[in-house]
Amino acid sequence: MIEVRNLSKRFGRKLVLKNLNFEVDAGRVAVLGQNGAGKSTLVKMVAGILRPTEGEVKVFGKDPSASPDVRERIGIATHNPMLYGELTVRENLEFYAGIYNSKPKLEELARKFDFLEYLDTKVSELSRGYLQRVSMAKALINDPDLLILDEVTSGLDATVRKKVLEIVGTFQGTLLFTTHNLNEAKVCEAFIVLRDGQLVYNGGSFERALEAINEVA
Ligand SMILES: Nc1ncnc2c1ncn2[C@@H]1O[C@H](COP(=O)(O)OP(=O)(O)OP(=O)(O)O)[C@@H](O)[C@H]1O
Repeated sequence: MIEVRNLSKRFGRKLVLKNLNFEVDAGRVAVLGQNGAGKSTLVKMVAGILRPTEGEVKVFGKDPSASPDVRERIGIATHNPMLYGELTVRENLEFYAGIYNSKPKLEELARKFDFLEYLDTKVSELSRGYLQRVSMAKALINDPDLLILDEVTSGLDATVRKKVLEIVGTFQGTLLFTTHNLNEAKVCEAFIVLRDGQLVYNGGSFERALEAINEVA
């Protein structure tokens, strides 16, 4: 489902991801590591938003950055919601839903994340927490096979946070979930730990993942 081979990413002089190799078949995977470890860069590469400097990423057998059909199967929400400020919430979600979805799905998600009353509000006028809610809805609107949630729970109130964690705990496709809240990560079945751009743990033990995060290089 996700194959990462000899993957490196450089921003200017800085090598941010260093020769990563791993595979994810299915299930819910937490991507963990300290600030600046490379988590967001990695998940953006899996989503096809960033291209590798070296090596390759394949999702559903193809390069996601070059395959619109693969990107249609990926839902991503990040702490920087990628939404059009001048459009309303409804217009944004309709835009992302494209021809694949209908109004009932949009309203179901607006009800789930409790922003029905903001559907006709411009995105630029939303508070941070509501932006996060809409961002979650955007990620889910096309019933993705791969859901990527990058630090989405920070800034959410307890009720919505619980709904997001329910999704993390029950998502049926493949999920990549980055968080600094290790309690939240516990609901995942597998753990990938990055330290300074290197993969230092890939496996199913939460305790081993914790050790890997805290080890000094
Ligand atoms: N577009 C960019 N241009 C230059 N450097 C970048 C860019 N994006 C990320 N970086 C750098 O890459 C490194 C890894 O960043 P990244 O956001 O992937 O880490 P992270 O593990 O998600 O961190 P955090 O937990 O703080 O969100 C950091 O040193 C960051 O400054």
